[in-house]
Amino acid sequence: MGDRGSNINSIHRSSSRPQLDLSKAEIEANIDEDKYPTILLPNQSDHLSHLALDLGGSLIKLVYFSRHEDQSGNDRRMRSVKDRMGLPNRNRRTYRVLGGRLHFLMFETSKINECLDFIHSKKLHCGGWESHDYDDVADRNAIIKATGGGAYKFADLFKERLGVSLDKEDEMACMVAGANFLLKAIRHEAFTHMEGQKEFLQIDHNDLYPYLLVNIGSGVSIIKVDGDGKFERVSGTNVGGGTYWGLGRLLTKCQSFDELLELSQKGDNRNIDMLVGDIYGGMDYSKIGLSASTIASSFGKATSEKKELEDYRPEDISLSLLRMISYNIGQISHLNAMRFGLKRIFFGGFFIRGHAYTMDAISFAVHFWSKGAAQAMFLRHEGFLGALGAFMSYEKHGLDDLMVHQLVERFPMGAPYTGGKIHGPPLKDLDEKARYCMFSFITFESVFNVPVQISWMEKFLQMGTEITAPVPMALPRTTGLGGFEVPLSKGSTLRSDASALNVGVLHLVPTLEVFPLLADPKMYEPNTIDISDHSELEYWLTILAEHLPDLVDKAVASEGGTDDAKRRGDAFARAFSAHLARLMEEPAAYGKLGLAKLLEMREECLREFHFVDAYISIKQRENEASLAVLPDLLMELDSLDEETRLLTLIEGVLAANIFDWGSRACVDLYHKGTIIEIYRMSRNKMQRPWQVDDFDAFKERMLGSGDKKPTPHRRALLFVDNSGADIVLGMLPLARELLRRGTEVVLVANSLPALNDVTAKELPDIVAEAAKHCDILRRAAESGGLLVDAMTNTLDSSKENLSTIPLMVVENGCGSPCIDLRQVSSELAAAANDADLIILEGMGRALHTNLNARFKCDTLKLAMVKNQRLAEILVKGNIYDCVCKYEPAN
Ligand SMILES: CC(C)(COP(=O)(O)O)[C@@H](O)C(=O)NCCC(=O)O
Ligand SMILES: [Mn+2]
Repeated sequence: MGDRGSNINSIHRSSSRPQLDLSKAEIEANIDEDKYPTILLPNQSDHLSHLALDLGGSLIKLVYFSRHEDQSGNDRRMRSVKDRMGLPNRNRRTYRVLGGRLHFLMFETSKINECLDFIHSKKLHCGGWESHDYDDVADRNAIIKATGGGAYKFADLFKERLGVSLDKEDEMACMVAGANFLLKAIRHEAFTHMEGQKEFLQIDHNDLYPYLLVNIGSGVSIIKVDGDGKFERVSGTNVGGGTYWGLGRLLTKCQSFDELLELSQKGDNRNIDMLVGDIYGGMDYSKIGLSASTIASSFGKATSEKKELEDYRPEDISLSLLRMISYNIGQISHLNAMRFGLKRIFFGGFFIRGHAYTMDAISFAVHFWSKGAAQAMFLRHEGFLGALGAFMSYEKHGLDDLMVHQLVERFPMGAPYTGGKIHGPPLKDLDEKARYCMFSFITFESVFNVPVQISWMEKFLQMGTEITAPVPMALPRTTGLGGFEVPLSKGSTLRSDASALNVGVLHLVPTLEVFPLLADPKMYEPNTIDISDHSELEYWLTILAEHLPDLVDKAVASEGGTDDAKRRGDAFARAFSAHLARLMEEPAAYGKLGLAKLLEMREECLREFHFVDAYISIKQRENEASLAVLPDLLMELDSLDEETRLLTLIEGVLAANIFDWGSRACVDLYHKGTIIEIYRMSRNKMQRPWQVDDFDAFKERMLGSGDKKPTPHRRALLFVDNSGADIVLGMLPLARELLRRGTEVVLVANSLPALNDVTAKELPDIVAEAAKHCDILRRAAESGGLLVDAMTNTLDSSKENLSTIPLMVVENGCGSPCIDLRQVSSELAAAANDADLIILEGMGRALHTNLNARFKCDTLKLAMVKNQRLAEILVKGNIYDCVCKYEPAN
């Protein structure tokens, strides 16, 4: 840690808050860190965080930056790989590593003291220092950027309570800066909302301006935005959110804006609005295109009936008001868009606050008046435009330069249950839970009474009897709910946590890059299955819910089954099932939802409950069993001719992909059958033709046809999947074959654990073990820098015959069973530059994601489909069918 005292001094001298000093900034490529950001700011002091506020009439919006912790590790083998890739190692430097997160929070203005307490507790007013010896009085000159009327109104209060001055920023300029940043930096920030359906849009950054920004606060501002800092308030209306709330309060006696909005959901405006049909005797006025249900006059019925206010339902009044105001705003906005020839209208401001009816009403009006030519668009972070803009007004924050692929939004997955701590209900039957029931496996001997010649596979099966044991019985369990719980965040009161506001924490990860070998990054969609369809979503949410008890058992066991682990396991299960329930109700709660994101959320949630690697022991056991039989397999392979060998290798990859602890069917298999049966079934399934079978084309590219010998690939990227048989008996032998043919091999593995996937950190040890038995692997691993400790007792003695074809390992930048190739590690991006063959393996990487992805080079996608529904949808086949999809470079 740096010298805290000197930082305080520097702040004293600067007479302002500390700012990010980006001078001499360099991107750090650090494989030892987790996926978190890594910009080196050599000139930046250690402790820094920015806070900016939008102090509105009813809500205080707060955006603050927190620094990532420095997690430099020390893996010599990975370093030398980076050297080979031409990536500098900076671990030895003494610079601090800076990365960060942007947090979004809201408080009710009436509860400003809660906001001040929060800022104080996090020490955001003095740079986020959580030091015990920090002297509160020390930073009397600190300044916080603020916008909104409260920047004036509460200036004295901030000075008094926190000793800081509020630096007032123009509200409109902030709003525009916030909107520009969001639209450029966040994928799927904008969405349309029609008849309850959200549709996320990707706005082309190069085609963003000009646009119309309509901010609906108490009043309405209509702003034409032409670029960064280039805008003009072209119109507005005094009929806005304040009108709705003011009139609504008088007419309905509601106590809050949210109560009024809530009320509107149960309303029927026909009781109070005069419709076209009321005037035309129930008929449409079709000549001018007005249907009978069109509102001819808001509140019009109230003029002709002998009713008093009490005779109208408050619900109807609220809805009628809401429609009146929303339609009016929609219409005026549309007219202004027409006036300037603008095609896009974005709506924001506190009036909207994600309220479906409001958005539908505005969308309807824009659609109606533009005859479908224009669409109203909304922003996920619409409540934070001003606060973000104020944040942007700090000099040298560096955010302007961030690109879409460098921002990762994460939702605090423990939020519904944590609030800082894990609150789980008391666990019952702890002892019972700990008592794992062993399943009896049929042993090798009982199947092969008279073992004649033991093949590598039989040996593996024998070793493997221990792979799946101990497996807990399906009953009894105390953790894992296996169903949907009603999320706690539901309710009619104003939610003050960011996750309930449908915005997560923005992680700034400057090292992430778009995978350079994507044929068309703009058209790339990682998810194969579209889960926006309700029944599809329900299916996958149910799958995840049902998998939960087993996952919790594994997670708890991975931490030694301690009481603490059990409590965390229980809390995790509750939190995650609450998220599933929320998604069931509100699929867009966390932005655009895809299967890849869903599977990643589960891993994130586990990590939040401090389960570092739930399948660690299973992975280790499977690795050991597989490594023990690897030499025999290699020998068997070496005895085959080239063509049979290639086929056997591909079969091996596909068959071993069955050891997947994320598939319900596979886990059930491990419970019900013996590993012998499982593996045998898997090998038997290898009869060609596979459901998708491009093997012949791949073989031709590899081996040629007739006398034509093709040039070997220069470098192959092997996106590996699971530990155990999958990597050791499937992908490593395939890698070895490529090496043998003169192709450099880069094993691309996860940065963080996910299910039983092998990680980049684990791979060098596995390769080193495998290399003990194999010359080709050893030389390649040595050449790739994977073997740092000289291996003395290896098989090879012919030093003069050293190969220089390297085998390397790089991390992919993710911690999920799937891979979104728009956000990969810089190491992977660097390795990709010389690659001319990609092999994507496993269901997550080659089916759920990337099945339809096109690449600039030859690509082989290999996976076993371990889900019946997916098999039917994707390959018109059945569970355990295989995919071998080869796509040559164009
Ligand atoms: C999580 C997985 C993508 C992992 O598969 P892998 O990539 O290891 O082949 C897969 O197990 C899966 O889609 N499971 C959920 C579906 C099911 O349980 O049927
Ligand atoms: Mn996997």
